[in-house]
Amino acid sequence: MEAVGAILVTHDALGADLRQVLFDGMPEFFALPLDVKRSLISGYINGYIERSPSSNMPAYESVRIWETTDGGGSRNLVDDVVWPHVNPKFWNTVGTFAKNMMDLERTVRTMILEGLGVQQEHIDAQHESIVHSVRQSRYGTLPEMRTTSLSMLPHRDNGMLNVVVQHQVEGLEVQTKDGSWIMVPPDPDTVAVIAGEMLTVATNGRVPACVHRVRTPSNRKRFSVLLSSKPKDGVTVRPLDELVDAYHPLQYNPCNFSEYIDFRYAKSVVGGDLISVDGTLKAFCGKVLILDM
Ligand SMILES: O=C(O)CCC(=O)C(=O)O
Ligand SMILES: [Fe+2]
Repeated sequence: MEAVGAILVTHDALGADLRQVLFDGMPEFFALPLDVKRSLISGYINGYIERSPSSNMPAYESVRIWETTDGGGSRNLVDDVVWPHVNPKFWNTVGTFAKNMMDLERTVRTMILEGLGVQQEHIDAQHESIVHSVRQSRYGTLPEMRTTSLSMLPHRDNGMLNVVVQHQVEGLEVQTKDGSWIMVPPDPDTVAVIAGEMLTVATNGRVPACVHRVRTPSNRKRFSVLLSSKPKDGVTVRPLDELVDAYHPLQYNPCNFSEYIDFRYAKSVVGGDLISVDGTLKAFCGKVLILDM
């Protein structure tokens, strides 16, 4: 985690049956008419990103679902109004997936912070300040992608952690310190855990936000599901006390997450989501270190 900001976790939280229902249901969701999917931008579900031919992710579409992580209150809305013929097993599966992955996310984040020497009460306080969401993505194929196979450009995630589940088709790659790329295999019992920029702030730079991208050399259609943890609206993230001392001077000023998101979006928007620019976080809340000469 401290080297590249990512780890591969072998875990049975997503059993074979759950995985099958989850990934069987996704093509059906993305096959819905565009106006239906667009309607998911408002209301209880937010965050449908449609395919945007002029962007640099022309074959990517995605939907973020919040309510599965706080009790599933709007599933009726989806079943009755938006997606009446859906296999009901699907939404239950998304709910179970969210719960299992939230537990896993919390365990991994706790282990990272404990490993760095953060006290339990500060870890508990961080849990209280976090929200989770599920993002389902579809990566289509286009003839021109045969040459690059790059379906999501290198970027850093903005939140705390992203738990990424791939299914059968490869794609996720993480960058090492020397700039080379490691392919994360889509093995059934594994999930990739990717650190985002708010974890970098909280750990005073000890955990770097992982630079990653999606590249599918086999040029097959690909689906993935992410469980994301982010600070709640209005929360200000600051380096944890235990991680600031004479050897580790303060690297970041307090960072209001919502203001940081506005800052990032204002700089660069691609297909409704931001491709992080190197240095964006430092520009927003990085501390200028004054060296004694
Ligand atoms: O689909 C994946 O494997 C990763 C997607 C990703 O990095 C993102 O949505 O931020
Ligand atoms: Fe990402």
